[in-house]
Amino acid sequence: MQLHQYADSNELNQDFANRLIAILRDAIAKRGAAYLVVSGGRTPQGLFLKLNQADLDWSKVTITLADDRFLPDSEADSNERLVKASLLQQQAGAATFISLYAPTATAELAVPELLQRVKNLPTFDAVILGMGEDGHTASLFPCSKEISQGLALEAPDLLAVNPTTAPYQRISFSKQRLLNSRALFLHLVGASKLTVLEQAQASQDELAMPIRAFIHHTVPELAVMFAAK
Ligand SMILES: O=C1O[C@H](COP(=O)(O)O)[C@@H](O)[C@H](O)[C@H]1O
Repeated sequence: MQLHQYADSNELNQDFANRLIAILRDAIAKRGAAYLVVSGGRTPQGLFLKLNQADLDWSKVTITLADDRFLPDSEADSNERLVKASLLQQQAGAATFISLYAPTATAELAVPELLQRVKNLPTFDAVILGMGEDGHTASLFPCSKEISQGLALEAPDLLAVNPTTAPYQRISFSKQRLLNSRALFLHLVGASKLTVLEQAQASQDELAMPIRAFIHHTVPELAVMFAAK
């Protein structure tokens, strides 16, 4: 794991956006298309607002989420809503977005359709993860009964997750599918997140803190993009 520390989130987001654009541009030049996986929650909005202005052939970029709350995008806590409002705007409005939501009665019932949507995606070019105070990343929650499946080597690409310490059913990419990326980032803002990261680094137990699966991964190595404020 490499830790990149910045004076504040504005500086962090500008450098992070530059790095991501370079990765996407390189992917388009080499393969004619680029694949970006982003996270939701509170952390990424400032990054999205910088990314959406970048001069890039966004029509060749496919974006999806590492996870989403099982909510329609009319709901305030939908990660898809955040992406549509903050990332898929301006220049980046030309990107293709793959939603992790389908209007079924439960998240479990949505999984077959969502698996179809993502089954032909190649190795991702960049995955941006977030992290909760409990060490969850994407929606791989340590409290959930699905955590062993989400971390398994033979896991499906996507799974439904029922956290017991956080609201909403979730849809999450599995650990193995998220690791299938040319670049891996962890986006952290706030001193308390650094404390959680240090706690995660101190041990190997992925079931207790799923972020460990990514911190201890070596190829690609996780780049932690951190600012205390
Ligand atoms: O529930 C979620 O939490 C994590 C962390 O969110 P943050 O608000 O602490 O930044 C996020 O990465 C994930 O996408 C989201 O569904």
